[in-house]
Amino acid sequence: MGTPQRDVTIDYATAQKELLIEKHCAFLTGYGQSHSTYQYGVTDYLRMSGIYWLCTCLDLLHSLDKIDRNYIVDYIQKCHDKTTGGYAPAPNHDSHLLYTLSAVQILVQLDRVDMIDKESLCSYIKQLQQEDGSFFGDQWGEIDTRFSFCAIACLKLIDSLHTVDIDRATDFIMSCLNFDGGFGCIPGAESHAGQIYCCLGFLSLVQRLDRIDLSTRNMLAWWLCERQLENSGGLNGRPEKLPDVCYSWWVLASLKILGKLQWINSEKLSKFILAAQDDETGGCADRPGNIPDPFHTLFGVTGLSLLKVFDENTIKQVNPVLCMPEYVIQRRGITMQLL
Ligand SMILES: CN(C(=O)[C@H](Cc1cnc[nH]1)NC(=O)OCc1ccccc1)[C@@H](Cc1ccccc1)C(=O)N[C@@H](Cc1ccc(O)cc1)C(=O)NO
Ligand SMILES: [Zn+2]
Repeated sequence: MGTPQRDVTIDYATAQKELLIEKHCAFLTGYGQSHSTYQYGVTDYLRMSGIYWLCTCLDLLHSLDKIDRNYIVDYIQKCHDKTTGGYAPAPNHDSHLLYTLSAVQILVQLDRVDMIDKESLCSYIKQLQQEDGSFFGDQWGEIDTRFSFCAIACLKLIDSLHTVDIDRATDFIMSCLNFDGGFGCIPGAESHAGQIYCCLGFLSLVQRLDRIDLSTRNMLAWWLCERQLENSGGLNGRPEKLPDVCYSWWVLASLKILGKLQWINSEKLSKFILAAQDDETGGCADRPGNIPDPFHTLFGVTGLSLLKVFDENTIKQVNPVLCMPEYVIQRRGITMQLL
């Protein structure tokens, strides 16, 4: 008997089965307006990411016309830290790689790459790289494979990969591959679906997925498929964790990069995602019955996009590595490696 699986029981007879597109669009466009509400204030520290989740999700649902592009571009400019060249999550906050990537993702999606000061952005990212090839998230010095992914994704979006030492950066990522079948945030850390996504996404963008040998690829894919739970059909991020809609993205996108998406039971997973929708307010929660938020709404929609359970006129195709609409990646002529 393996480790006990914790799961949620869902009454699929009464669960939501339709994709509530109009309600999700209202939820997302409305979320930004409620400046006064408490949750708007506490999420100041990740507001730039919130705008990226909102824009990407609306675009995938054919509703990008519902946002005020000039307001967003103006907000991004206010978050640009001219002294570092990076972007902060909100005005007067410190710049950080996480929000710099979100800002660049939004500007590329809105086709406003002209707003990006490439030279200062490249120098910001370059000075965050360490001797061992890893990247700091900001000047305070936290190291994590998340930041390697953010750095390379930013540079790829502005066609400036040559800015950093790719060989050392790749060696660091490979040093985070561990023996329980996955990647950790730093050498020796335990596996986590989000970390696996960052490492596979990194290798895909630098076109070095062949650094992972065949048996390791199968071990990774097997570990990822083990994330699907028997009863709910949902995916968790680590063994013994509850299923969570956002892992539909981190796990599925990783399997798509490995060319093993078909190993997941997509019918059971799509039912789990649709059941997590809130049919009153719109939006998706992390699991059925919980409060929806823009983060889980995006990753529910991107999960459904990868599963191809709806046609492209309903949900646009999403790029599994950069988590942006595929048409935006094509427009920029960005290429990456998929197995
Ligand atoms: C900071 N963050 C997270 O840590 C979420 C929290 C969570 C959501 N559901 C379960 N836990 N976790 C998360 O994004 O995990 C995916 C991941 C982990 C490690 C590496 C890469 C991806 C979420 C925000 C959030 C906080 C709390 C509740 C919902 C959303 C987040 O900003 N994720 C970032 C990626 C990230 C992930 C982890 C971080 O410590 C920081 C950033 C993102 O997707 N940007 O586009
Ligand atoms: Zn989640």
